[in-house]
Amino acid sequence: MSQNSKSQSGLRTFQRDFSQNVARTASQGASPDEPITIDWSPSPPHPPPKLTGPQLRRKAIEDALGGNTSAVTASKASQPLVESRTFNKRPSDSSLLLDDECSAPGPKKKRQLPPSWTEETHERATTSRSSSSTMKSQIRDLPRTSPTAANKRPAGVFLSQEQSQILRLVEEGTSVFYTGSAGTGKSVLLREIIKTMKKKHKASDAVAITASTGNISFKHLSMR
Ligand SMILES: Nc1ncnc2c1ncn2[C@@H]1O[C@H](COP(=O)(O)OP(=O)(O)OP(=O)(O)O)[C@@H](O)[C@H]1O
Repeated sequence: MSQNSKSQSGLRTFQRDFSQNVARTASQGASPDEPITIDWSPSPPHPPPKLTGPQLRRKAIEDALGGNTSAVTASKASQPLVESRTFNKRPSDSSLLLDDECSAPGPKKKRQLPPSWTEETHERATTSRSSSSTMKSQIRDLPRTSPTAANKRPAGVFLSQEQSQILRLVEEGTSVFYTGSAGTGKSVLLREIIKTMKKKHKASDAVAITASTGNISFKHLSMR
């Protein structure tokens, strides 16, 4: 029964020893009855050191080339990584630029003109530019005229073939009756007839205008 006091499942108890901070496991010879101490590091492990840009690149190259580059790396470690800039058109790190690249920019590029451009073309372009600006200034200097009575006058009447034919008949002394649809120029023709008759017969009462009402005959025909 003394053996039954031990754990039948094989589990053992252990006790942490924070004072010594020494690990002694069962595999290292600890007897099953002795308390087992476990290594308990008081602080987390240190993180790997952070590498800078060039160091990272060097490490990547070394990893890519395998372990044979240690000697080369050791010999080249002191040199800057300027060789890599030949493969890098736009270096992000200004330290990778050569001195001549960092110096002042080269001569300014001259403007490229088309091969057909000659001195004569230049003269013509300059002249046309100046003449157009002169014309603009002349237009700007023109006096701003207000509409006068002459400007307000309606454009002259040019009788159509039918209207001219009727007017000729009236001038010859023929009695005429003309009609037509609305807006075909009956009133215009009548005014032209009155004007022509008044010119032909100078006397003030030589021409009489009659209408259904005096208002129409005076206001709308003879007075215009
Ligand atoms: N020979 C012409 N030259 C220029 N404009 C014309 C001429 N004949 C007619 N018109 C124009 O046509 C329009 C109609 O003319 P007008 O008033 O004489 O027609 P109408 O036959 O008398 O019309 P309504 O029967 O409705 O009185 C007017 O604006 C007039 O100026």
